[in-house]
Amino acid sequence: MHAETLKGRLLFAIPKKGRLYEKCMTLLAGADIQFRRPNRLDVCVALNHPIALVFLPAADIPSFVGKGNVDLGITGHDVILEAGMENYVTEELRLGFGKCALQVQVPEESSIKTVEQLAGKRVVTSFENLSEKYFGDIDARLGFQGEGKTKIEYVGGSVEAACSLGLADGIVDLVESGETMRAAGLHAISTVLETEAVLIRSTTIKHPEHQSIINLITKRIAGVIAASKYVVIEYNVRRSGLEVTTRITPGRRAPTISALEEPDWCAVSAMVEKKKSAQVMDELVKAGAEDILVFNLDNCRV
Ligand SMILES: Nc1ncnc2c1ncn2[C@@H]1O[C@H](COP(=O)(O)OP(=O)(O)OP(=O)(O)O)[C@@H](O)[C@H]1O
Ligand SMILES: O=P(O)(O)OC[C@H]1O[C@H](OP(=O)(O)OP(=O)(O)O)[C@H](O)[C@@H]1O
Repeated sequence: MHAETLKGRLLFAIPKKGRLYEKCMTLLAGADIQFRRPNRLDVCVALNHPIALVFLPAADIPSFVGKGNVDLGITGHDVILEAGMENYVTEELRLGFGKCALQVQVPEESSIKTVEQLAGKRVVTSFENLSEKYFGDIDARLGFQGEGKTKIEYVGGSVEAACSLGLADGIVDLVESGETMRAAGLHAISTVLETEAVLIRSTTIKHPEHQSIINLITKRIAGVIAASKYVVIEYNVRRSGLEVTTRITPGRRAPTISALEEPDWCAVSAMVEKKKSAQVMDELVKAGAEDILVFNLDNCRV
């Protein structure tokens, strides 16, 4: 790709593979950022916006954005902290996926039950900096110095194998369902941090001319995220029951209430958090609502 082709375009970094990739593709489609990525190329231009997409390892995205080499990016909150880029990037939006926790883990049969007992021993991780800081604080609290300090060793992957290979007394790694951890015979003894995917931009504005497209993309992505979190509930209810049911479905601003041909009845429509929709339906039935319908949202601006 010629530098000339990228001139004037906002550069938007997307994880090139791994856990965040598929969800990012869905987000880009929802935000109507169209592109064709030629086989194996890591940079491609959007067809309908002055944007170029840059496909990078998730862990490299914080420093690319923080240093202003790309303007916008999607990556994990965890790797921003690991890269020490929290003061150089602004987290515009939490994206609601890529949720997991960075946890300290030890073999289930180990006599080590607390991080204080693990301190001073060998810890293997891909999150070297966060682990150094975490155990650095514990070492300092326990007065461990020099050779007595926790020994943190970096590995690029398959961290959970380190204990069974005899390389470590404990590990620091990401846990979502806990399946990987349990399969390796490990259990968590503490949480270093909770993380999820975030949309980030450079804190220092290098290209002021990109602000309006950054704002547009941020609003579009926020709309897609909100749409995935909400459903629309519609139902009919007697006017006498309206006060109770609108308390159950207050909507984001206010419910929409329409008259029906039957004078006693009205129709109500309101946005409801998806995870609460079954409970809301139960409560509506109890309050006398009928013909309750739930609709998924493709997209929205709220
Ligand atoms: N099990 C998980 N569940 C949810 N989110 C995760 C999980 N594992 C990682 N993540 C998030 O995704 C980010 C990228 O992790 P991932 O393991 O996909 O990276 P990768 O090393 O680039 O990909 P790969 O594992 O294919 O080499 C992490 O920094 C974290 O924010
Ligand atoms: O709690 P779980 O749901 O099992 O998820 C945790 C696993 O997911 C991540 O790795 P991933 O599978 O992305 O592969 P990687 O080891 O190649 O990074 C992470 O490093 C853990 O190993």
